[in-house]
Parts: sequence; C-alpha cells; structure tokens
Amino acid sequence: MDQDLAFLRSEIDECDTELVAILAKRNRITEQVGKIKRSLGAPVYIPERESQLLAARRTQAELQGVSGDLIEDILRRMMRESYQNQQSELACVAPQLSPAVIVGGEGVMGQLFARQLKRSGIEVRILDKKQHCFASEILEGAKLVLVSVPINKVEEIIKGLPKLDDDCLLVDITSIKQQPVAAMLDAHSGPVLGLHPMFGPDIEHWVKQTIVVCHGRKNDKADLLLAQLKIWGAQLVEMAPKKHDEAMQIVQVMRHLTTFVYGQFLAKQTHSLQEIKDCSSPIYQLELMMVGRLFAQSPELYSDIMLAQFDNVESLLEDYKDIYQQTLVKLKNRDKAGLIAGFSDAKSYFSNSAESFLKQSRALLNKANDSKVLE
Ligand SMILES: O=C(O)C(=O)C[C@]1(C(=O)O)C=C[C@@H](O)C=C1
Repeated sequence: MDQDLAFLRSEIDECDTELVAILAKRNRITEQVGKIKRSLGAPVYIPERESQLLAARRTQAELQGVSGDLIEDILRRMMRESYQNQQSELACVAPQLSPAVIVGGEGVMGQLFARQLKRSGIEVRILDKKQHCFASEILEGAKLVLVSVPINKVEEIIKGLPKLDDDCLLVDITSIKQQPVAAMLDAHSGPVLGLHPMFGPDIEHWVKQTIVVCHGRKNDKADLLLAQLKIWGAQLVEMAPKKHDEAMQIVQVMRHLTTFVYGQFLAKQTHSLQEIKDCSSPIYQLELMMVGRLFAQSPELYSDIMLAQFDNVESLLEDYKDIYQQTLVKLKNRDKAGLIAGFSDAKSYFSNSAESFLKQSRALLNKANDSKVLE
C-alpha cells in the first residue's frame, strides 16, 4: 500500500514537473508576443483573444473530464503573468507627449506613471520639491504635464505652474475632480484632462484597472494620452467632474469612514486580531483584510481623501445615521419583520449583480482559503 502511494505521488511529481516546464514555455512565448505587440503598437490586453482562447480550452477540458472552471482559473492566472512580463517594454502610440513632466514625480503615484511612460519610450522629467528651483527649465518644451500631488496642495500647485506651451497637455490624477479640473482650465489655455486612477501604487500591471476620465479642454493630445492608457490595458470610464465627485462621496468617503470607524472599534476590543481571525469564516477574514488594508496605507492620504469631500457628504451622513439608528431600534424592539424588510430593500438594489457578486466572491474566498498555510 505504502509503495502504491509512493508510486502515485511520484507520478504526480512528474505531472507537476511537466506543468512547470509548460508554464515556462508559455511565459517565453508570451514575452515574444509582447515584443511583437510593442512594434505593432498593439495593446497588452486583447479581450477577444482571451475569450476565444478560454472558450476553446474550457470545451477541450470538459471533453476530457476536467472542470472548465479549473482550466479558466489556471489560464487567467497565466494571462496575468503575460500582462506582467509584457509591460517591461510597451508600445507607444503617443510620441507627441514626449517630453513629459511629472509634477510630484517623487511620490508613489507619480513614480508609477513615470515608470509606465518610460516603458513606452516617452522621455520623463521629474519635478518635485527638490527640483523646485529648476521648475522653468524642467517644464520647458514639455508636451505633457501630469500633476500628481496631495489633494490639499493640488490647486495651489496648479496655480503656481509657470506658463506652459499652448500645445502642452495638462493632466491631474487627484481623487477629486471638480476643483483640480477648474484650476487647470484657469491656469492653462491648452488641452486639459482630469484623471482619477481607481487603484493605488502597488498594482502589478495596468490591465483592466479603472481610470475615470473627466474631460477639461478636449483636443488630439488628450485623445493621445487616452489611447496610450488603453495600450497599457486600462479601462477608461468617462464622467463629468461633478458626477465623479458625487460618486466618490459614496465610494471613498462613506466607505472609508465605515472602515475607519470599524477598524478603530476593533482595536479597542479585548480580543486580539488572531483570536478574531481564528473564529472568522473566510468571508469575514477577507473583510478583515480589507479593513486592515486601510490602516496599512498612508494616513495622510486617506485623511485628505475623507476631508476633501467631507463638507459635501452631510446629507449622506444623515442618511447613514438614520439607517443605523433605525436598525438599532428594530433590534431593541426585537422587530424581526422590520429587519427582514431592511434586507429586502437592500437586496433589490443588489439584485442585478447578485449572481455575479456571488460567483466572484466565491472565487475570492476559494483563493483566500487556498493561500492559507496550516501548521
Ligand atoms: O495573444 C496575445 O496577444 C497575448 O499577449 C497572450 C495573452 C495570453 O496570455 O494568452 C495575454 C494577453 C492578451 O490579453 C491575450 C492573450
């Protein structure tokens, strides 16, 4: 029996060894594909190719009694490797944006943009506090000026920019959009574009990352930058600055506020994090990670994000407090019907996405469980 087990395990080792060799081969091929795409000016992310490839391999797998979901998981993970290994050198469809200046280019987001522009062959100059005295020289002849500075300094920094050439594209990446876009339109007579990358500096690649686009003063230069972002694989969502800021009040301010309060509440409890984690279901562990994640990031940045829009969220806060209060009352009164009614209100809001949320969260939970190492 022991020998049978040892033999079968050696067969598994052989399969896994072949798998490693195949993955290495696939990586080498996708790297070459990346080089060709660079010279053709093609994007990293080709959704049609991906869906065609996934469908073909799912069918093939199912015919051989292998789960289609398993193959899709593996292939998607491998495609993520492709995105990463293809982004060291990227196609350039906007050489007219060279040289580019990143104002605040020593900050983490500024560096992220600088790296990506350079990988696309665009000359990048950094203008941060250290280079302040040379601002005019650095900005001379710039075709793209990208402002990546803290929210509470953005207007002042835009106002303080020396006059830029009329054909220079002025862009900001602040997480609010109305004031910065207005300030840029005021300070510059050329093309203006507001961007809000919905991701932090720790992304491993740009594919499928969302960037909200707020047009300031449209022209070809702005279109060129958008085309370049698409080459990197970013998903662009166009929105008016006001609409964006209102959405952010919910997505960022209210969300962060809830997480912020909850994290501080947890810190006051007598149970250690380990104890809480040990008796949490996978979904709750994921939630804990999301809460913990906020506190692992820049307190400055998140305080600024909440403060920047706090004056505009008064009515949202009132709504939030009302619902909190009403729920407490229902609980105190043992009002089960009332609680159930609350469920059905929220459920109808989520209804269209309920299925896909369930599927996606199940996949995340499985992944979280897989990555657990038990001693
Ligand atoms: O076919 C390509 O263009 C690739 O870069 C390869 C690949 C893959 O890994 O299969 C990666 C990214 C694309 O979105 C599509 C497919």
